[in-house]
Amino acid sequence: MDGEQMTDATLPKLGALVDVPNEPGAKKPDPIVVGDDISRQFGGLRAVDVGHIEIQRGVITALIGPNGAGKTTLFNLLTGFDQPDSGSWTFNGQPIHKVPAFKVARRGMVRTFQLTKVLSKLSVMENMRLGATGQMGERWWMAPFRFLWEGQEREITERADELLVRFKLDAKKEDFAGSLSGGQRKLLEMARALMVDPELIMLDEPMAGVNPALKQSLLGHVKSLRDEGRTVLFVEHDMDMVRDISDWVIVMAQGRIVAEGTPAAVMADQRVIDAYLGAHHDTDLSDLDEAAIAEQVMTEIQEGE
Ligand SMILES: Nc1ncnc2c1ncn2[C@@H]1O[C@H](COP(=O)(O)OP(=O)(O)OP(=O)(O)O)[C@@H](O)[C@H]1O
Repeated sequence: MDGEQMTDATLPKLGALVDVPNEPGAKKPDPIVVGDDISRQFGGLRAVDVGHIEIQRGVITALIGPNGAGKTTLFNLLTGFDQPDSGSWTFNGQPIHKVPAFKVARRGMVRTFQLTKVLSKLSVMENMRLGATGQMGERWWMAPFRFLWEGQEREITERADELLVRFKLDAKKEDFAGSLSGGQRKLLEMARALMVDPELIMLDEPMAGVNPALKQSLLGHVKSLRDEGRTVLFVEHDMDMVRDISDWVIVMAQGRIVAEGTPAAVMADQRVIDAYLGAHHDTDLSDLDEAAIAEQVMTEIQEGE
C-alpha cells in the first residue's frame, strides 16, 4: 500500500456510498468491518449496545455522539483492548472479536492512543519504534541470530525516518515526545500508527488540543491517509472537522447507533437532534427549521467540550 497514491481510486469509493440509505446499521457495498450485537456493560450501565455496524472500505467515517455515548468503548472493543459481553465482528471478512490487540494491529487494524505520561518520557524516535510490533529482535531466543533481525531493524528505522519527514517531525526525532505541542503529538500518534502500514486506522479525537493553525495541516494528513487507499474511522467532537473531511457519519447515543449518513444528511436528521435534545427541552422547535436546530445543537455540543 505504501507509496501508492490512489486518489483516482478514491472517487469511485466515495460514489459507492451514494446508494447507501441514511439508516442506523446501514449495509455498505464494500465493508472492511462488519459487527453484530456488540454489547459492553459496566455495572448497571450498558455502555455499548450496537445491533449492526458496517464500516465502508477506503473512505473516512466519523463516529460522533454526546459524552458517554460509548464511542471510545466501541473503539476499544473493535481493536481488542476491551472484551465485550456479547457480539462478534469481522475485519476483511475474518472473525476478529476474540483476537488480542497486538494481533489485531498486525492484521492491519490500528487505533491511535493519546500519548500517555510514560510515552512522553520516550523520544519521538523511540515512540515510532514502539509502533512497529512484532520485530524479531524483541524475541530473546532470536538474539543469537543477529544477522536475521538486523535487516529488519534497519527497515524499521528507515520507515520511521520516512514517516517523520512526512509528518514534519524529523527535526524533533531525538526530543522527548512530552516536549511536543498538542498538534505535533497528534501527528506523532498518527505517524506511530502507520508504522505497521494499517489498512484501517482509527483516530481517537485527532483534533483535541490542536491549535487552529495546525488544524488545516492535520486535516490534510487525515485526507492523505484515505487518498493512499486506507480506511479511516475517527471519533471527534469537532464538528467542523466532521463536516470538512468525513464521507460518512455514524452517530451514537446511549450505547446505540441512532443515525448514519452523509455529513449533511446527519446534521439535519431528526434522530440526531433527538439524541442531543435532552438538554434542550426549552428550545421552541417551531421557531427553527430542522437544519438550523441541528446546527445549533451541534454547535452547543462542540462548545460544551
Ligand atoms: N472502565 C469503565 N468502567 C466503568 N464505566 C465505564 C468505563 N469505561 C467507560 N465507562 C462508561 O461507559 C459510558 C461510555 O463511555 P465512553 O468513554 O465509551 O463514551 P464516549 O462516547 O467515548 O464519551 P466521550 O465523548 O466523553 O469520550 C460512560 O458512561 C462511561 O462513564
